[in-house]
Amino acid sequence: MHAHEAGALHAEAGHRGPSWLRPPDDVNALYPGLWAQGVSRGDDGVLSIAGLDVRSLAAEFGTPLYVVDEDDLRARARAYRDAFGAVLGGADVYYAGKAFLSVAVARWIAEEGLSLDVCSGGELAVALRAGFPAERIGLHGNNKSVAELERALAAGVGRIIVDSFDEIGRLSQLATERGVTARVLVRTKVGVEAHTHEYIATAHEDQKFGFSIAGGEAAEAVRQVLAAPGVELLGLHSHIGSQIYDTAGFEVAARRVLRLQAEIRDEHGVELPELDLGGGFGIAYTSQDDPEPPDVLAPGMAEIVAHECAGYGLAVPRLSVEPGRSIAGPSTFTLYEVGTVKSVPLDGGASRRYVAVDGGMSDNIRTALYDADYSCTLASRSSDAPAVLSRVVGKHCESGDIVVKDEFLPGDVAPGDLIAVPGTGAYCRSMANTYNHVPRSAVVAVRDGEARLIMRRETEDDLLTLDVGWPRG
Ligand SMILES: Cc1ncc(COP(=O)(O)O)c(C=O)c1O
Ligand SMILES: N[C@@H](CCCC[NH3+])C(=O)O
Repeated sequence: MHAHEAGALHAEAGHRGPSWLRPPDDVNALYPGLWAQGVSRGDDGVLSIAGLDVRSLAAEFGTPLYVVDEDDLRARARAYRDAFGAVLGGADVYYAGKAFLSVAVARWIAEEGLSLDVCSGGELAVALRAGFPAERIGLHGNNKSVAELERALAAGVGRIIVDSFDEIGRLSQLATERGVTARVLVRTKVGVEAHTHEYIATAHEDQKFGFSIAGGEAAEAVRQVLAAPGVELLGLHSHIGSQIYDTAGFEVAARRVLRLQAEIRDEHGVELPELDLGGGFGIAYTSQDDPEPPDVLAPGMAEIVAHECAGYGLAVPRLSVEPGRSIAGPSTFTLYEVGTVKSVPLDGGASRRYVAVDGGMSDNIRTALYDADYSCTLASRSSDAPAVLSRVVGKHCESGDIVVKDEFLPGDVAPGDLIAVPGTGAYCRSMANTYNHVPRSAVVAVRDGEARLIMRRETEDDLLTLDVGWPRG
């Protein structure tokens, strides 16, 4: 595990890494905040999940393999539902399916009593295939197609979060043609610089999502929705970004959105009944991360909302939030097999150990895309060998194909060993790709000593089916 200590000097001669990275006391120990509840290392040194040995999982399902602890994911979903359900007379939790959605996951989320946020026709199709109650689905997207809007209206989704003037007109027309009323939220842009990677921040002015509050577009969108036939305005929406630890951003967002809510009341004489403050709650990827649990987040957000509403003399709207990563992320680890190990000489006599595994940026693009940090452990055995600073890389034809930038692994890690990377339940399978024609990995759900395949491994035949060849003559 990582043992990052601010200010501590890198202790091992001959290896290079950030100065705060020092060898752990026990390279086999599992840092508890990073792993799903059912994961442990047995007396034989082997990692197991809900009673199943990772070697048997690898033998049965192959690697790379996403291994979901079903009880863990369900427990996180329930924790959000209960914590938010207990504030402001009952706030709603929409699981953000973009983090990871499959028919099985949609069923778990429905069974645990949450609602669902989808952001494309494809995600909506998975939800409907799972039999997810349409009235508990919210549809997002900055460029929803006519087909997507039609499908949402036909299914009777509970809310559509409108994101552009074009969409307001389009939706109004489609709903009117069908003789239905679309219930909408207006996605606002609150002008917050959230403390996260630029590519996953969504509330600063210069990005594509939402209507600016400061620029007056949000107020204009509300005017248009209130005036348009076939649409009913439920409330305002704000999502400031993803992987955020600092609750200050949510506070600023709530203040700005509720100020707009008060202005809407003053201008139109309506008090909007709902308010969605989005998702974005951060999770731990390394031992340095210290996220807030939902039973701290929920009362904190409720207090801000109640305080602002009191200040404006507004009735408290029904609050909703949209966590994705913080429900799915920690429930899953990815299991890889080591294929090659290389020691690469660096300047000044130092070296870096490259441990190459059988996946990479096709199953987890977050390191390459956001410079994300991950950690990992040797999973198929424990080891007494001294810890060596290592870089876990994939098999793709790209030098940025890094899975874990810096981690201490036992010095005897060798081909055939299994490595597990925790925190890969969100934005890994859902962002998987087939670069280099590497088929996408399977997802297996483990519960009570039983493993069930919930998404099968893609095959080369699957990939070749899409290739229609070169028709002659
Ligand atoms: C509108 C919206 N809601 C919810 C989420 C989920 O975010 P997270 O997975 O960080 O909780 C996202 C993704 O960033 C989003 O764009
Ligand atoms: N895909 C991003 C977060 C989601 C952004 C969606 N608005 C990540 O992996 O962190």
